[in-house]
Amino acid sequence: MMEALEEYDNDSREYESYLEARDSSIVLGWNMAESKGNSNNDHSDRSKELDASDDCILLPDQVKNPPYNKDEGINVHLRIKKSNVDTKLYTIEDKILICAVPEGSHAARNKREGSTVSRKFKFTNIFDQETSQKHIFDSIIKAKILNFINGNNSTVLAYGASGSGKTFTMIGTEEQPGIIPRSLDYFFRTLESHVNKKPIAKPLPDGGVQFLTESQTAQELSILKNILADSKSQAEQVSHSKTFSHMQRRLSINNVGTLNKFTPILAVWVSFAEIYNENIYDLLQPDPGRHQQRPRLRIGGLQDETYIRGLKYVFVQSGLEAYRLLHYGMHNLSYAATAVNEHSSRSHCIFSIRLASGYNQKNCNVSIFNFCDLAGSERLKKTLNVGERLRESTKINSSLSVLGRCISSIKDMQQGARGVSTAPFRDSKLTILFQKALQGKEDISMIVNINASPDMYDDTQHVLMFSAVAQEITTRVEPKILKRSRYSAYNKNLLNYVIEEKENDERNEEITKLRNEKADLVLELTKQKELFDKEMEEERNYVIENHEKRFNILSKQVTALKQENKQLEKSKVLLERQVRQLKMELIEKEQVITFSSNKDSGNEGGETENKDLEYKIAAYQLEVEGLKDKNQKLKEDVKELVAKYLEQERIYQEQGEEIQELRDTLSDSKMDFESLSNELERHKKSVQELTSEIVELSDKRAFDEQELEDLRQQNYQLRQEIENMEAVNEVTQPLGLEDDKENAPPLTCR
Ligand SMILES: Nc1ncnc2c1ncn2[C@@H]1O[C@H](COP(=O)(O)OP(=O)(O)OP(=O)(O)O)[C@@H](O)[C@H]1O
Repeated sequence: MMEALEEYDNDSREYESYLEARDSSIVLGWNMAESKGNSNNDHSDRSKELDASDDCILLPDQVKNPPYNKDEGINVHLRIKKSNVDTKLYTIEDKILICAVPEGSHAARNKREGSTVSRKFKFTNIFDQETSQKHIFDSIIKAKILNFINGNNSTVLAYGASGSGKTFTMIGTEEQPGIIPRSLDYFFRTLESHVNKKPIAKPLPDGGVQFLTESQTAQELSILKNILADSKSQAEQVSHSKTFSHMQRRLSINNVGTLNKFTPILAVWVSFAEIYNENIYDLLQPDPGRHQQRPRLRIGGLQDETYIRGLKYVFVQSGLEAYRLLHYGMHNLSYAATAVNEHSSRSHCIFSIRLASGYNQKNCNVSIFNFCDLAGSERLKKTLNVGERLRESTKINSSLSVLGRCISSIKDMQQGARGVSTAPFRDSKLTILFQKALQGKEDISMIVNINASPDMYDDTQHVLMFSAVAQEITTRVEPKILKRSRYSAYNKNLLNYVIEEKENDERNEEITKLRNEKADLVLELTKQKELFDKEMEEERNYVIENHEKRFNILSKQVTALKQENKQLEKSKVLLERQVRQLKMELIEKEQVITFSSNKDSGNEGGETENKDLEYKIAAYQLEVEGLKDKNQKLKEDVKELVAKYLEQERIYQEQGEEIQELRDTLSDSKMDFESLSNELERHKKSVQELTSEIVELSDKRAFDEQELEDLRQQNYQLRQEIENMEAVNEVTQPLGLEDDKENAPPLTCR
């Protein structure tokens, strides 16, 4: 909380502090070859190192020296979302999160009665609910920005369940900007006015740099101009400018790095890509308009680098321009409301800053900083998603599960687990793009966001388990090579005997290797299939059960309404009958009155009688008035009843429509299930194909073995024959039949 307050109180000290803020202890040089510490290095240490080098010159091969330690794990930071729910489930002890297991959660199902269970997770850092955006930026990102300026690549991933605060951490709000706007501000303030105002040098996907001609420069500038002009509305543009300059004023109190040397080339480019349903889109590409499909981009690869083919890199010369591009791209992002977040991002989005820096074409380096806001991992049951949302969730979960499997395989390989030789990077676009970083060859950090609310407990556990594996990966460790099987060792001995067997051995070795690989594959496929089957079955049952329940409730409501309507109909008929009767009575009474008054007028003499009649008439008139009132009231009652009846009719009709809608979603879900079953069928087929391939290989091997055996036999027989001949030779030698021809006495004839 202190941190947050600090941030707002700074407004009053805006300008005067800007120059003072430059922290002289953060001195950056271009020569990072000697830099050893990790990304969280103490700044004063770095300053000492750099002071020692007299001439700080940028050399592309030197700047590519990563700033992290050899055996350091991936940095996994935990951030707990701020919330009003007071939960005692989580306790923080330094860098360890202790989770109690609540009753009713998944985890509690297996615990013994009366026992208390807790789980512990270790992180690089834990940021509690009160942690400010500033603190997150200062602790995790600041040093990375400096390393980025020094030519090193960095990737920051935000991971977590839906609604756990990933986008808040990455982008934030106008009042509480997240790490991307803060990085833009910090980065441009560090580079000061030295950043190029014209796009002289443009990064290429392979890590090289293209020097632009005058016309290309003009073209690049017009791309930026067009995008900014295309921004949604003038008012919005003004609002972004205001927000950014407001943020800049507020942040100007904070320290920035000082460069002791600026190179003439300092060109900054940004890109913004989205992976939605396993398709890649360019968020800086103007909207193609309604009913038009956005162009899908493919992944390309050059040597060790993977990149998105055709992704726009847009030249920027200020933090504000980059910030406006960020908002432009966010407009094109795929959002939707789910049961757990009403503004949930349905895709992984990657905002990247590229810096081309150096002196000339030969001496120029490109560094990239990727900010990746991953789509929320979500349990399908909780989101109650159906149709399109369900399809999205399945894709999101599947790419996150590939990420999880890659991380787990890398960890296993690094720890020398048996039978793990590869990671399934190629199974999702996300993991292909970040393969190099995930293998620990580049700096990568993860900010894991969790929601401490008890009803998110199971999702949170899922996320924590994932991060626990990621935490174990060490950077810069090469994967182990698989040991040879015993079978191939046996073959190696045979090589000494028969020369022809060499080829067979190699083939056998190849077969064994293939067989092992196939066996692994089949095992993996079977495991995946079982998992997939189980999950699908569970989801299907849940969706169907849920819909059936809802269906039954609605049907009961409809039946009750129908009955009520029948009752109302009956009452209506009854009331109408009463009204009719009353009308009849009224007519009768009126007739009596008319008759009486006629009689009165014909009998003027009888005064007493008249008086009686007058009383009677008055009484009748009163009665008639009463009846009229009653009649009026009944009419109103009937009107009310009819209105009620019509209302019930309307509700009934609405219920009917809802039931129809539910039937439609049910059939949608069935279709989804069918398509998943088809996919499963395809998997089964590929397993069958693999099995028959294995059978074929085994047959071939049996055939080869037979051939080998024949050769051995032949060899044996040949040896036997040679030995026999040698034996014959030995027997014949003393007689001087062959070798002693020269010394033998001449043959004489008798
Ligand atoms: N630390 C925080 N302090 C205040 N509000 C927060 C915090 N973290 C998240 N929120 C708020 O919670 C809501 C959900 O957060 P956010 O959209 O960032 O989640 P998300 O993880 O990106 O979700 P999804 O994966 O569904 O897109 C937002 O309204 C956000 O402003």
